[in-house]
Amino acid sequence: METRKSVHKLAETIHSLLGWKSHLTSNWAKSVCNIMKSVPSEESSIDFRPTNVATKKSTEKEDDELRNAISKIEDELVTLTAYINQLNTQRKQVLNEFMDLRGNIRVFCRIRSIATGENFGRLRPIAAQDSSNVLLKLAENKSKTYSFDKIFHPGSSQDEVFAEIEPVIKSALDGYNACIFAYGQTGTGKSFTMEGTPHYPGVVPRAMEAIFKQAVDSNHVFIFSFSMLEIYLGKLKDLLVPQPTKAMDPMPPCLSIQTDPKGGVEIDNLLAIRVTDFNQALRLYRLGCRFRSTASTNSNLTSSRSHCMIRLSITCFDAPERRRETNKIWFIDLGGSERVLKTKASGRRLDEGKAINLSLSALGDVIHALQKKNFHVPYRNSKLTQVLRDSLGEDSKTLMLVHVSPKEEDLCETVCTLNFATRVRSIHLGNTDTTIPPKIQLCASFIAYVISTPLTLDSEDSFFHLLNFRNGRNYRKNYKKEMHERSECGDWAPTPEVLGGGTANPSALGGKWQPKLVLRRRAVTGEKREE
Ligand SMILES: Nc1ncnc2c1ncn2[C@@H]1O[C@H](COP(=O)(O)OP(=O)(O)OP(=O)(O)O)[C@@H](O)[C@H]1O
Repeated sequence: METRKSVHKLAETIHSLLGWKSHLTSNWAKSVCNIMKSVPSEESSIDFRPTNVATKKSTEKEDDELRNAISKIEDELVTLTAYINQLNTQRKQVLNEFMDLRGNIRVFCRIRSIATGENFGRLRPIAAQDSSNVLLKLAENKSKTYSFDKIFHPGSSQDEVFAEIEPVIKSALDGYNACIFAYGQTGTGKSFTMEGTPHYPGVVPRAMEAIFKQAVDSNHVFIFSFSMLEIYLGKLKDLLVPQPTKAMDPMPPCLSIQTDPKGGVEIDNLLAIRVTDFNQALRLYRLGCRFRSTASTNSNLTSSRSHCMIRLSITCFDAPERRRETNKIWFIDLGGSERVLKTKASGRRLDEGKAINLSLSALGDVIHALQKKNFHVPYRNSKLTQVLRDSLGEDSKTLMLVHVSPKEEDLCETVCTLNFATRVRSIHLGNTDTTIPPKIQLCASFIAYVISTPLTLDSEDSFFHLLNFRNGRNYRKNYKKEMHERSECGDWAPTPEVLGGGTANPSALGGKWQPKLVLRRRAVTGEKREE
């Protein structure tokens, strides 16, 4: 009651004190008092109680009770934190077992949408049969079904694409190396999927946002560093370092790929900028995108002429349950495969196309070797595969977003892309039987190689490579013949399609038309065919 009285008198006191200021009315003083009354902490923080012995004792008792309650809550908090950590560990195990069951390399296929007003020529019916099968009509009475982990039909939104990618993001926070890349013919929407537009952000900005959000929500402290580079004409270029524009400008230091004894890859001189939140990472990403090598081609007005690679390194010291202390996630917008005959590129554009096709072909070779669990994996054949060495092997999660065009005139490239992707999808890394000693494994692979030499895909590819060296001059003729036969017999695919290379690379082009070998290849990749 005393408190209430003194608060009510306060209005008069303030008014009398400031009475000479005529504009400060009693209403003003009342409203000040009302504000003070409505702040409970203010009132409760003032101790108006008389200090006699009885109340002092009861205060001590109350304090003891409060202390007990606090320590009880603290104990409960410790138990709950331990329980959350245990649940988190279980969640990570379940997620990674689930990812392993699905395969460490997952392949999605996105069919490019047709924008309104866009001249798309004749459309070849390529249709998503269901969520994991796509049907490609090769000729009037020929069609073929390709299976993937997920199909995104032309109407699929960026949200839908990202929803399928999220488990990989979680694995990256759990300490696994991860690699998400967009593959496909030029102009099929790889950059749209990865980078997106301001209205439809792509995988990279969404993934970075999710990573930072999940890191904040977790109980751990993470350290992130951001890097961005491109592989242009077979050379690495740091996209966060300004490139010289005048002859007198200093040259940025050369980037070189180093591999440590454990197989971890590091790029010397690559700028790795520490970022603490999503906005910082996004700003760096936008900056890097501005320095990308793009040019207008017959197929795409803003064609990427390089492979663009974004790396987010993640370090966490206080989480022993993580796979490793420092891991990385790569986002890669691969340069588009292209047929030089079709794009009619020349000069620099031709060189760029060749370089892109060569490295895509090398990527195909690496994936082929991994698929076959070959002792030797030809990582060193391109800068792209050297950089990705530790993100394509065991213990890493790889996600390939394959892009195809619904255009009639792109049918050949669509078949190439789908065959390449089917081949990639048949890999399941990390299943090597580790109970077998490595020497026996090596012997076994060697014996298997010798026995199967006349029949395996390895020998078949070498055979084609040999043929190509011999038939170098004839490759265009062969290619044209293949294309003609392909349209006639729809369901046969030439070697370069399986390799994923384009016409700019004679060694990856494939040689003669070999239906038997191609059919056997199909049997290995397990594609379904429909007559
Ligand atoms: N799903 C889509 N929805 C809307 N527009 C799209 C879609 N996919 C691609 N596009 C548009 O098509 C054009 C070409 O796409 P983009 O540049 O992403 O192709 P790309 O595969 O990266 O080509 P390149 O390999 O030559 O760089 C862009 O204008 C892009 O906005």
